[in-house]
Amino acid sequence: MSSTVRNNDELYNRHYNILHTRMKQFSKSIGATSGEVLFLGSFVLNFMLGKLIHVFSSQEAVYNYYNDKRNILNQFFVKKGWAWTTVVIVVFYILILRSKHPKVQSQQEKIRLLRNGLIKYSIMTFWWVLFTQWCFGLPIMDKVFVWTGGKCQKVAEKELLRHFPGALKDKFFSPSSDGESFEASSITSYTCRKLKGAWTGGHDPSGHVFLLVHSSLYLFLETSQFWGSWPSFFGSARNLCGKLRRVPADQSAEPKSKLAQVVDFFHGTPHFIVFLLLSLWWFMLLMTNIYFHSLAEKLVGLLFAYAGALLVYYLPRYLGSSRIST
Ligand SMILES: CCCCC/C=C\C/C=C\C/C=C\C/C=C\CCCC(=O)SCCNC(=O)CCNC(=O)[C@H](O)C(C)(C)COP(=O)(O)O
Ligand SMILES: Nc1ncnc2c1ncn2[C@@H]1O[C@H](COP(=O)(O)O)[C@@H](OP(=O)(O)O)[C@H]1O
Repeated sequence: MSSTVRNNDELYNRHYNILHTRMKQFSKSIGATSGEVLFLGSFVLNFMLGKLIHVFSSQEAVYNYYNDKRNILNQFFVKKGWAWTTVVIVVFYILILRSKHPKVQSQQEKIRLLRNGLIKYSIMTFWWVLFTQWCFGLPIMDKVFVWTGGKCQKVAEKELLRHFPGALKDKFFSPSSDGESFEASSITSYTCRKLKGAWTGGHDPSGHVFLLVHSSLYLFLETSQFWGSWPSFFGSARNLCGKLRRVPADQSAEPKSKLAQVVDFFHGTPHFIVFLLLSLWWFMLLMTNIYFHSLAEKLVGLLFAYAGALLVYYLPRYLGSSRIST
């Protein structure tokens, strides 16, 4: 080996060790594993990547199918994002309980797992509700918007009368200064959209960033306790592809149907379904980061999403509580 290559190797190893040690120190100081730090950091990376693509790509690359709000991934998946996250976590738990995982063998362990899972799911759902749906009135994201001067403007009288008949109209709306439309500062962004109004004038935290990061953190932190390793994960996936392509040698024997093989695969690799949804969420987050909202509005969505995970997963670790940690 030449001395230049050896020197490069040594330099590489030294830098790798420094990085590794720093990472471990940082993880330890915040009570997270290295994998968790990487996962949490991946959303900041997504954020920066989105900005770089927005700034450096051509117009055709930036404005395409995915910046259309009506695209199927947005309407069918993200807009029902918490429902999909719920379905995936329920399927994951069913698969784990049926897979005889070493961590859940006895009846007691199963009950404990379900009880802790339900508590964490309820708190995470409540946090999602507070931020995006309802928080003793407007949800937090709409409260922030109104508190910073935002309003639902340019609502046509025709639309208003269709949705707010009689006295309700006067309770929530007042005529705009242009005299041609109405405005309100105590209705939700959802209602404003239904009235075809303009949601403008305030700081509007991104609900998409919040939902996608919140759901991803929940799925990751909830399922990582059962994670094996990347080689076994990819090994199982390769194995399934091989089996699906192979023609059985003994044609007379009853072959296992392809569907049965896929079902077997999901039983043996319950993380696969989580992996699929996490990949979709990461991709959709990148689309949001490229096309929508200001940097500050996306940052606020991100911080509120981190706050939920900190409260449910890291605070108990920090306090040394074993009540809801598994
Ligand atoms: C042991 C652990 C178990 C955990 C599960 C426990 C109980 C679940 C019980 C039964 C589940 C059985 C089946 C699951 C099927 C459905 C239940 C889903 C429950 C829901 O989540 S209903 C709500 C669905 N709604 C959404 O997901 C809406 C998401 N969208 C938004 O929040 C917003 O549109 C937005 C933030 C993305 C964007 O805001 P706007 O820009 O549109 O204003
Ligand atoms: N990844 C994505 N793909 C398509 N549309 C997106 C998107 N991220 C955000 N949007 C759209 O951008 C708007 C602002 O999103 P949010 O405030 O939730 O971050 C929303 O429009 P609509 O409210 O008109 O549906 C939403 O549908």
